[in-house]
Amino acid sequence: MSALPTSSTDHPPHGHPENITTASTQTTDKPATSSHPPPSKPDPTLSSNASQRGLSSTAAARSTEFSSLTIKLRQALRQFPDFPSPGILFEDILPIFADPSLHEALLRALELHVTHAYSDAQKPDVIVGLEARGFLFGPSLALRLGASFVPVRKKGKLPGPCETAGYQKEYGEDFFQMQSDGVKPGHKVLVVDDIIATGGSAAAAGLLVKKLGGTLLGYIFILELDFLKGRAKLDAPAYTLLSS
Ligand SMILES: O=P(O)(O)OC[C@H]1O[C@H](OP(=O)(O)OP(=O)(O)O)[C@H](O)[C@@H]1O
Ligand SMILES: Nc1ncnc2[nH]cnc12
Repeated sequence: MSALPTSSTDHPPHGHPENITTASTQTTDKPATSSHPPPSKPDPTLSSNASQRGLSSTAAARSTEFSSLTIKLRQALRQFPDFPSPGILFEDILPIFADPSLHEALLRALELHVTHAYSDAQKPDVIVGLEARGFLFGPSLALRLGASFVPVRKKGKLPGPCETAGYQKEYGEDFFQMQSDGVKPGHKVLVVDDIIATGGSAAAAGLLVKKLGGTLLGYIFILELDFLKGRAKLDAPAYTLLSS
């Protein structure tokens, strides 16, 4: 995947993270599908000099629009020291959703990224969002992309047969679940969340998608805490909209 002017990076496939454990309420596990190569098209939203590199005026306009959206979004972020526990600098994305113009900017920027980075053949069938902050924009993004939205929820919230994965995150540990019929075998899936810190949450979500037989195209985050190197836990390409 070519990079946007942020911290988008691709990864070679990795094995399952050691701190992820899974359990199933079903009797059979589907084999995990391997991760997929990054989208092949160059990203016109990246660009120090889009027109000089021979990109079309449409691509240059997309690049300009994208840069302007991300600058605006970055300015809206807030930090809270020592929340939810001492030593944690909490990154608060909620101001984006408090302002309709920022909310629109977020969805437009994500839409620009996905529609450019994934060709029609690679287009996601399903957006999987992580509870709770992945629910703030996952469904709207799915609607814009003509994709389904499927939630990953904390354990005990979803009815019916579920797959379960335990994980550790920056400030605690938990269990995620997905309904067993939430993703159909072969469906192309993008996992979205507000932030990647240690990567435990995202890795557990990716594992669930693969247990259901989904093809994990990659991950999209608004923010990334680079110093925690969470993306090393992921076995599909990860893209971050705003640098931390
Ligand atoms: O990369 P990690 O170390 O796993 O941390 C990232 C996760 O932590 C936060 O969720 P949290 O579990 O606090 O839940 P919330 O969205 O329900 O507040 C955040 O929304 C991510 O999902
Ligand atoms: N530092 C942080 N700020 C906001 N959400 C988080 N989730 C995990 N770490 C976080």
